[in-house]
Amino acid sequence: MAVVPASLSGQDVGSFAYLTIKDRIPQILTKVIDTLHRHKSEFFEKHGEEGVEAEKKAISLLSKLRNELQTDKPFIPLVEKFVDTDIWNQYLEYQQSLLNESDGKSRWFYSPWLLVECYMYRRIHEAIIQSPPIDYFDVFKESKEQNFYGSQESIIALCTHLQQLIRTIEDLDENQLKDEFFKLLQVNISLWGNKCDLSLSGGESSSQNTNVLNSLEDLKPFILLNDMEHLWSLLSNCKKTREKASATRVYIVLDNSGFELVTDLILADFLLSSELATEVHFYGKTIPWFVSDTTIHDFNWLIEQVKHSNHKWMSKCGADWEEYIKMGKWVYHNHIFWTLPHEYCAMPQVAPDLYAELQKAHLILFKGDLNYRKLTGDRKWEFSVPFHQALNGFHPAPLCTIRTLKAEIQVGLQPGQGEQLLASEPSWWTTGKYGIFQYDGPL
Ligand SMILES: O=P(O)(O)OC[C@H]1O[C@](O)(CO)[C@@H](O)[C@@H]1O
Ligand SMILES: [Mn+2]
Repeated sequence: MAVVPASLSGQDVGSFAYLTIKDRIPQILTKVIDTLHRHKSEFFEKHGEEGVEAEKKAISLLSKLRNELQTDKPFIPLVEKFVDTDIWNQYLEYQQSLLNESDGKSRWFYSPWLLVECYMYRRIHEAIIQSPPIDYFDVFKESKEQNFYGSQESIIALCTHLQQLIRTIEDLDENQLKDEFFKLLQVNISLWGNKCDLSLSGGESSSQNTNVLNSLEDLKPFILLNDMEHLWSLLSNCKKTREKASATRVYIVLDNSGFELVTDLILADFLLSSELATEVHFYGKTIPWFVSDTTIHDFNWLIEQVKHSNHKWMSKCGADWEEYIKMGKWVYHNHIFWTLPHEYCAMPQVAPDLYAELQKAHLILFKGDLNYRKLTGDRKWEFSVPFHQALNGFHPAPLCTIRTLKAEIQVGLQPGQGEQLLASEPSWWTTGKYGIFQYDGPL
């Protein structure tokens, strides 16, 4: 096995990982408890006393969790039977065995940061599924919906832009089509779309209210790595060489719901309308995750909302999107692997079926910061290590990560570039100010 650097961890006092575990995660847990409190009467109306009892139970489990975190207690195994319980517990044991070799402290501040955060969201889910009849409740649903409602102006602007574009798309020459592709990619880049990560803002609203299309030029200097040209060559080549009945499949590993998901769907629509792709496959999360991540409910809910908008072009988008789903041109997939704590290089062993599915893609787009952390194992790589190397054997198909930097990890930079940024702006890689399109695959 290749030698890989150590994991980011809360052991490094003052690091972003440390601050997240110390401040942000407890804050998120408090918000979750508060959300349950606020829904008490709703639970009563729906389920009577039983609903209120369930709410109390969930709250006590979550309070216990917050206490374990704040007093840095050892991780405990999951108890409630769910599809991934055994895999989780095996992984916790494995991490414990690694730590035993060093100082034996398998706790919140000593374990890999990626594990700590994933564990917390998985335990939130456990508290909910242990509390029937409210075991269906998504504690983050409200904030995801607010993000969508708060971004209406931008959504209308994007839908209008897309519908006008589709109307003239056949008259565009190669260069114009490429420009449009780049424009929508940039809208989609985490820089704008991904500002909707509600786990960074502690669940506070971070909706988009301006026409993002107007600010693209101003934001260009903040794209540190820009492999958009490779994406264009790859897809335009597929389009040119594609036989009549054959397919070009683009997979999007989704991140946040709300405005960011709209930008993903706009891009996915453009890919079909421009014939750069013939199928788009979406991968979401099976359980509520990192506050704002997309589940199948969010995906369906959002398309329904777009379809029922009073705005002509917005509702046209919604109707088209529903049609794509009916026709099988858009396919949504669930897989439990996306909410496991494993780095993606473990996918061939842990989820070989998923890896085999991904191998069928012509291009995979990984959205957001958490996907980047899992692609690179959330490790302390040197800035100039090639992306291919940091992927550590994870090469199912050509892939591109679209992300704003919100964690102390970045590879594939020019020698000295990362160090220079660090010297002039110590928090350059955690504020979401910079973004990347980083490609790995044949050139
Ligand atoms: O929604 P994204 O872009 O995947 O971000 C997830 C966020 O959660 C974190 O993991 C920290 O809580 C950050 O790395 C990042 O800000
Ligand atoms: Mn997210």
